[in-house]
Amino acid sequence: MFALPRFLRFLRSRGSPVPPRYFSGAHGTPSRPPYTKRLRVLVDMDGVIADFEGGFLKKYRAKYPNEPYISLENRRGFWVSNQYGELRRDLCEKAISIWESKNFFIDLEPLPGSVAALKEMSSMENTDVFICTSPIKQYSFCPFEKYAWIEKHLGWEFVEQTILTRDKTLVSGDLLIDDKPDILGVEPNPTWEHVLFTACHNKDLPPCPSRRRLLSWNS
Ligand SMILES: Cc1cn([C@H]2C[C@H](O)[C@@H](COP(=O)(O)O)O2)c(=O)[nH]c1=O
Ligand SMILES: [Mg+2]
Repeated sequence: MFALPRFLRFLRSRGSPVPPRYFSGAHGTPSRPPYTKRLRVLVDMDGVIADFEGGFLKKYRAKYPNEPYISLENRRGFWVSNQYGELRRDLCEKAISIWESKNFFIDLEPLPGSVAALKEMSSMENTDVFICTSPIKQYSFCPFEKYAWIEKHLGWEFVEQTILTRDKTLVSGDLLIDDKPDILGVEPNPTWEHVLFTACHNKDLPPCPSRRRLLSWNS
């Protein structure tokens, strides 16, 4: 595990320029001499910069005050819907109804330190930061609200840096910071290295020597 100051040093070390080489333009002329290798960091949204779990629990308890719930301390496994379904079968649908509702995604709070960390990373030399997030399939509100959240908390410049995809393996990058332990898709060998962001649902997973963990944006 490593925390933000060490993580930013790690980014800097990965982002150091490689020996200059020339980049060929449309007519065979160098278009960006000298070309420098840039570090591309993909940052997940739910559970990494936006507090999906906290926002879910607050709205679930407000909508279903008499139903059982799972505290953040007792959350296990990536899928909230699965754990609620195991608690009682009909609670799976009730959980899903929360994030399918209008204003769920726009109302999420930023996770502590996330906004400052993204701005700091994107101001670093030779570093490009993209938000890489999966919208839900019920698309009435989620995609719009994700863009609106990014503009509200990070500014219009970050909207340009946003990738909405249901398959992150198809996106190329050097690092993907994501709270989901298994990121699978049609590409068996994604270009990025997955850095697991610690969340309530993955905090008890045993350490995996081949995978780095980021503890939080603040510590
Ligand atoms: C926990 C949980 C999440 N989802 C949805 C909500 C988000 O749109 C994505 C997660 O996106 P990320 O880019 O991987 O953070 O999944 C869901 O449908 N069911 C769940 O239980
Ligand atoms: Mg996530």
